Amino acid sequence: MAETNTKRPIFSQEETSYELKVPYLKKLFRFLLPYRKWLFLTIIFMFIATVADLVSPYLLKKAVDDFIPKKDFKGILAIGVLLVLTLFINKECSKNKIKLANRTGQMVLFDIRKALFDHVQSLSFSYFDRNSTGRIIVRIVNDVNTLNNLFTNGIVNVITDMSSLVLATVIMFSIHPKLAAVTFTVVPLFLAILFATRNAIKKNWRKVRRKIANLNAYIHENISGIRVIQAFVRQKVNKAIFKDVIDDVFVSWMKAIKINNLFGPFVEICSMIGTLIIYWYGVKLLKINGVTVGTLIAFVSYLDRFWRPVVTLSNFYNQLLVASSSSERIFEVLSIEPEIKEDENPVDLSTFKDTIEFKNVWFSYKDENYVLKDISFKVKKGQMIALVGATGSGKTTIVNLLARFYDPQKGSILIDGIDLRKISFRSLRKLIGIVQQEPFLFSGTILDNILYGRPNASLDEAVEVCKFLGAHEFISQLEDGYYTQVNERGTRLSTGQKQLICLARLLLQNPEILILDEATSALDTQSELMVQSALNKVMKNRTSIVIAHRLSTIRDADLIIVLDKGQIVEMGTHDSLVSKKGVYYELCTSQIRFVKAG
Ligand SMILES: Nc1ncnc2c1ncn2[C@@H]1O[C@H](COP(=O)(O)OP(=O)(O)OP(=O)(O)O)[C@@H](O)[C@H]1O
Repeated sequence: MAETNTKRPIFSQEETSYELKVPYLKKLFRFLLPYRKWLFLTIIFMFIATVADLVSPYLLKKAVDDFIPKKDFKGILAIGVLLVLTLFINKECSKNKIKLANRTGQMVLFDIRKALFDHVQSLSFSYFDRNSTGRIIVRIVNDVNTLNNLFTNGIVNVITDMSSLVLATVIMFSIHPKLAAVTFTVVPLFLAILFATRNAIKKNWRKVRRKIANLNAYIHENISGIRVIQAFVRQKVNKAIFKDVIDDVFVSWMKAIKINNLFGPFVEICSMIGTLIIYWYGVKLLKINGVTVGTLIAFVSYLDRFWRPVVTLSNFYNQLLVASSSSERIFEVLSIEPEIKEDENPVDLSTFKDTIEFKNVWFSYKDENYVLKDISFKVKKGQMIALVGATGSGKTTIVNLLARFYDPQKGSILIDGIDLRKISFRSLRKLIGIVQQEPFLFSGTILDNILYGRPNASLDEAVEVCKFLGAHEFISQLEDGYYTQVNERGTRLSTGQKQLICLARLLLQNPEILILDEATSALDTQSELMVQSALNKVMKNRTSIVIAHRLSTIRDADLIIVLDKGQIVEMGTHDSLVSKKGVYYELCTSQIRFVKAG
């Protein structure tokens, strides 16, 4: 958790482990399998580039030891040509290696992101109840992005560096084992310091990532809650908090960089000591034990090719740590099974013929805290049923169960005698249409939104539906009519207008059963009248289950179900319930009192 700050509100933070988790990395690398041919080709290019790079010091040695003393110009020229050729091969192969590695890396990221998105789309509502939008977006965008470095250059570079390091060592030992052994006496010192500093480096980068996670969470919260923030005039306070949060990132970043940057010079010092040893010991051995000036020059070059990769190799460990924690979170999502599953042999229900029945239904969102207790009722085809009750009494939960967003723990819900769990998702979604309290429009044109459930329908059909609902007039008055762009929240339109577009979308799909979840409660009186009149048209000749905040709209319902703390306490028509003078009567009178007082 982040350090507590008295000024700072608590905002969602993620605990992340930064241990190297090999099983997750293994799973991650499995995404590389489809691209093994490309990877293989990349490694071939890399290998040729490395060998070409390692040949040049040897050529120099040959020139210095053999051709220059003998003034063999032909030999010198041949070496020159070979040097140019190795340089050319090295550059060309490196270029292709980078191109292929980037392509492979991007394809892998594409696959991971696609797998995540597809999986998240298939998850049940309970997953979205437990996880905030921000958290889910971070999985699909940020966690996958952090793998970018590893897949586009990390893996290939590490193979390049390892082979350069190993080959340089082998060549040095094969040219002059004694000189090589003395040169590498500095390696144990390097390893000792590497292990001593590794934990400090790791700890500091872990801190940076935690601070960045906090920053992401705070930005997300501020953008999602912008309306509340502005309503409470919190901008100034939030700006100050934000400054603290970015300060934290800045300070922790600078500290981590400072420690990290010590590593480079330290490797240089080791490399320099190695070079000094070559000169000191090599000059001593000059002309004896086969050490020549050319050998010394080649040794210095090979030593450089040994130390250069060391820095990138140590960074690779950091990359692996980050990838390991990201992959842990990615696979955690991928391993979640959707709670609502389609039956293996689902029944296709093409039409709704007779009844919807709730039979002794018990439901809890979590553990044994039942929010619906022993709910039983029947809805006949063509009827309008209303659910009423105090806030939290379980009205929305009932319609969520009917739409099969959740499954009940006990009891069953039947449509024409068939258990909801047996009905295919496709036919159920076709049969039932839902109008939510908060209308939701996708980015695109108004027409795209209307055709959302039936993309093959024509503009004429959309216009006909809109005319029927009374939405055509305002749509055609917009700058681009049906082709007007709306964004995700449809901010260019009023809530009532958005609700009408959602109704048009629903009507085009022509569901037989309608669920209206307080569809007019977010509207002002004028818009409410407009939407209510459209709703009445949509409800005609359909079976509907209505949750209404204004009881006057459900007076004509065939059955009113009154809920209290998850139980049905009364059931009947408006008149019968009013004459009973029970809970419903109380609700009606309190609303009348409220309206009069208003
Ligand atoms: N996703 C959820 N996870 C956990 N508990 C939930 C969830 N949704 C609702 N609840 C709880 O279930 C109970 C019933 O909620 P529900 O939304 O069905 O009531 P409601 O009658 O529709 O209320 P309102 O009129 O305020 O919309 C409440 O106690 C609520 O806190």
